[in-house]
Amino acid sequence: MQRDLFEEEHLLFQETVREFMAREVLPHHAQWEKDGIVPREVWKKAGELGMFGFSVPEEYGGAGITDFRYNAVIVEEIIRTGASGLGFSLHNDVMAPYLVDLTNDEQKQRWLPGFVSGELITAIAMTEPGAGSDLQGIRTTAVREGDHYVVNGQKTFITNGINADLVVLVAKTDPSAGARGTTLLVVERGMEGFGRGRNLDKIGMKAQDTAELFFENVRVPVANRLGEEDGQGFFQLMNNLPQERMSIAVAAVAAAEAVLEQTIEYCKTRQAFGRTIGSFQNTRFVLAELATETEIARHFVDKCVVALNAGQLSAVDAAKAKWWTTELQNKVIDRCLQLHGGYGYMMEYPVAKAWVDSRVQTIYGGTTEIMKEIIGRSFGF
Ligand SMILES: Cc1cc2nc3c(=O)[nH]c(=O)nc-3n(C[C@H](O)[C@H](O)[C@H](O)COP(=O)(O)OP(=O)(O)OC[C@H]3O[C@@H](n4cnc5c(N)ncnc54)[C@H](O)[C@@H]3O)c2cc1C
Repeated sequence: MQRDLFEEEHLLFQETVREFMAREVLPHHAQWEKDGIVPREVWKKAGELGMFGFSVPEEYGGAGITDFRYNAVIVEEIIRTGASGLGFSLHNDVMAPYLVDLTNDEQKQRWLPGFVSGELITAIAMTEPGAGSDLQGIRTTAVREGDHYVVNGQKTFITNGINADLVVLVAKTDPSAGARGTTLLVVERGMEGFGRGRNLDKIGMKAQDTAELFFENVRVPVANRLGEEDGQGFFQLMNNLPQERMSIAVAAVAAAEAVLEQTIEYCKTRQAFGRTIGSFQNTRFVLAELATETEIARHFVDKCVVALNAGQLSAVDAAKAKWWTTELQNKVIDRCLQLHGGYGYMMEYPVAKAWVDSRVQTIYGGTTEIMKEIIGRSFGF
């Protein structure tokens, strides 16, 4: 079926991103997987092509366009090629709203030009060793001392954790006030007491730096606080989660489509019992089911992207899109791996890499179970 989400300018941009991936990323990605990290120069090259910060106002170097379809183009082109090391979607889809919507003019001046050029790489540090789904249970504290906060605590599983220059840190400024005592602070590379732990050894997304972060008496200027210390930090986080979830859902559908396409080609050529495996009814039925479900997912996700652009995407619909598409992605890729037989278990086949890379999709950005909680609560029980 015809897809009508993108207009001509998005398709032109898609070409640019495709060329960038072919030229600057794909020839090197296997090496980056061995290194466990993507070099910073790639970020700068992407920045030169205008791949970061569409919503950043023009006076700070951005395009001044609030249109998530550009973000979707980047997410889709990256995932289709299996280049799971690029933490661009975290920077563009998750971080931009914090740095554009919650900053004052002085902060915009300091951070946004580097954000757009790719010279300042960003991360968000919510999760701690003892608190992930239950974000209200975080223990990192920020105690006000004059014009600074003194930050102590530990974060884990932080995407772009090694490369990041700016980390939006979720901390408790008033531990007795529950969700209302949460504040967002920007911690910068080089601040005394800010340390990085291990670049974590994951089962997939090997080229992406996912790290532990440590904060020991880090003195963060009050000038680095996002918004006021008015207990809104937790709600600012919640406001931005639907866009993060759409980014994950967009990736999920694109990954399922790409692997399906590859698998259909594989089934046309692989022979067993003197026939192509695509000639078995089981193969055709499995592929028919997966293609149907993926197309249904595509329609729902595109509809949610339109709603997001119009400022009308509810947290509940974002949660529906996130859990359903990511569970589907895992199912599609798992079934496609099966159709590859033993070759599907070999890392040289894209389906094998897609299988390990996709597993986390139902976990980060809020687990499937938490998404169902959000949806379930909307019934008013
Ligand atoms: C590769 C990767 C990248 C990540 N990037 C980031 C990042 O950039 N920044 C960041 O802050 N975090 C990041 N995370 C952390 C991620 O968001 C958390 O792992 C996730 O939210 C789950 O939290 P948890 O790991 O503490 O699991 P837990 O919260 O301990 O959950 C364990 C299990 O219990 C279930 N569970 C928990 N509560 C309930 C409930 N109320 N009802 C039913 N079931 C429940 C969960 O669904 C899950 O199945 C990343 C994680 C990974 C793996």
